[in-house]
Amino acid sequence: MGVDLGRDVAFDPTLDELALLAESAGDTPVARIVARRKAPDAALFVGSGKADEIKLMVDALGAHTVLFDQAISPAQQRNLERHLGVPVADRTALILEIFAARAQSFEGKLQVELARLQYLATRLVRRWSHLERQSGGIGMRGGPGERQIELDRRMIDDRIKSIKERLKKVERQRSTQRRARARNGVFRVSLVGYTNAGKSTLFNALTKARTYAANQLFATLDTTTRSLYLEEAGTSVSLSDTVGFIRDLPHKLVEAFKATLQEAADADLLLHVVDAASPVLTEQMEEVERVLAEIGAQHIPQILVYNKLDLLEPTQRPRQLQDWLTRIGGEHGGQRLPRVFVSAAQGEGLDELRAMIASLMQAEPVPEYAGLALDEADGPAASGKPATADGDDGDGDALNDQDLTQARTVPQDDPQGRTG
Ligand SMILES: Nc1nc2c(ncn2[C@@H]2O[C@H](COP(=O)(O)OP(=O)(O)OP(=O)(O)O)[C@@H](O)[C@H]2O)c(=O)[nH]1
Ligand SMILES: [Mg+2]
Repeated sequence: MGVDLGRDVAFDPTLDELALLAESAGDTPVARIVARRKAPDAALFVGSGKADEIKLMVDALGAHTVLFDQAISPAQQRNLERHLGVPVADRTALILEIFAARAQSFEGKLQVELARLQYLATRLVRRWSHLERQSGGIGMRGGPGERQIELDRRMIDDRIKSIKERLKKVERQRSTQRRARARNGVFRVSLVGYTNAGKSTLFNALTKARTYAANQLFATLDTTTRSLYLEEAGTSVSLSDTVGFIRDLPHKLVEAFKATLQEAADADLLLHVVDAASPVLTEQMEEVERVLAEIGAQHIPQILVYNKLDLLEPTQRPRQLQDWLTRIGGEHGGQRLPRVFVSAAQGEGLDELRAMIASLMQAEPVPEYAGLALDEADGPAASGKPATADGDDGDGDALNDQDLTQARTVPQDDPQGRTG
C-alpha cells in the first residue's frame, strides 16, 4: 500500500522496494494499492472511500497485514486497524521487524533492541500528547492513561540507558581491535552500499568466504571482517562486509547501528557497491552518500563498484555507462571517484578491483579507471567511444602510466574493441 502524494516521480520503484521489504520479512505481497491525495488524511491517512476499497481487497484476498510505504502516526494506525480489521504497519516498523529477525551477534541484537525501543518511545510520547490534546491538556493529568504511559516510558528509558551502556562497552572493544589492526599497518577496506547491492556476494567472491548473501533486504546485519591478500600489492588488507543502507532510514536506527557502521567510518578505503541494474541507482547512491555523511565517513577515499553487470543488456551497457560516467559522476568533495564495473556473482572484474585497491594503497593521487565493461561498450552498436571516467577518448589520459599498468594487469581487460 502506498499513498502517492503527487511528488514522488519514481513511485513504482519505491513500492517495489516495499514489496521486497515485505518478502524479506517473510510476507507475500498480494496486492498493491495506490491512493492519490494532496495530503494524508488526519484520521485514516487515506480517504474513507479508499479505506473501504482497501477493506474489500483485504477481505477478498485474505490479506493478513496492510503495509504503508509512508510513515503513519500511531492514531492513524489504530484507526486503520479498527477500520480494516487487520494489523497495519509502516515501512519503519517493517524494517525494524526485519532487523529483529536477522540480528545474530550480541551486538546486533542490542542495536536492534535499542532501535525498537527508541521507535516505541517516540510513539508513546506522541500518543501521550494526543491524549492530552483530547482532554484539553489538563484533565488527563494524573489519570490512569497518563500514569501507565509514564510508567511505560520510564521502563523504556531505563532499558534504553542500560543497552546504550552495554553497547558502549562493545564499541570500546571494537575500537581497540581496530586500533590494533591500524597499528599493525593493516589497510582497512570496508564495503558499503545500498541494501541488496551485492556487498556480501562481492565479499564472498573476493575472500572466498561464505557469508550469507540473499535476495533479501538487510540480509547482513553484523559486520564480518576477513583478510584479503592482494598479490598486486604483495600484502593483505582487511575487508569488512556490513549492514546495507536504505532510503529514509530512520535516524535513530542509524544511531543505534553506530557501532557496526563505525567499521566503515574508520576504514582507509570504502568500496561503494552499486546495483548497476537498479532503475533507481542514482537515488540509492545519493542515499548511501547521505548515510556516509551522517556517520562521518564522507571523506574516506572511495571506489565506486558498479555490480551486477551481467544483468545489463550488452547493448545497453555503452549508453548506461556513458550516462553514469558523465552524469552520476561520483563527485566526491569535488574529486572524481575511481570506478570499476564488476559482476560479483560471475566473478567478472574482480581482478581489476583488486588491482585498483592495490594501487590506491600505494598511489596518490588516486588513479581513475573505467573497468571491464568497456569490452561490450565497444560493440558495433556503440559509438566507438569507450567511456573512461572523464568520458574522454578512452586512452586513459587521466591516469598516469604507472597506475595504468598496475590497474590493468588482467588479460580480459584488454578488450578487442578498445579504441584508444
Ligand atoms: N545477477 C547478479 N546478481 C547478483 C550479483 N551480485 C549479487 N547478486 C544478487 O543480489 C542479491 C543481494 O546480494 P547480497 O550480496 O546479499 O547483497 P548485500 O548488498 O550484501 O545485501 P544486504 O546484506 O541485504 O544489504 C542476491 O540475490 C545476490 O545473488 C551480480 O553480480 N549479478
Ligand atoms: Mg549483505
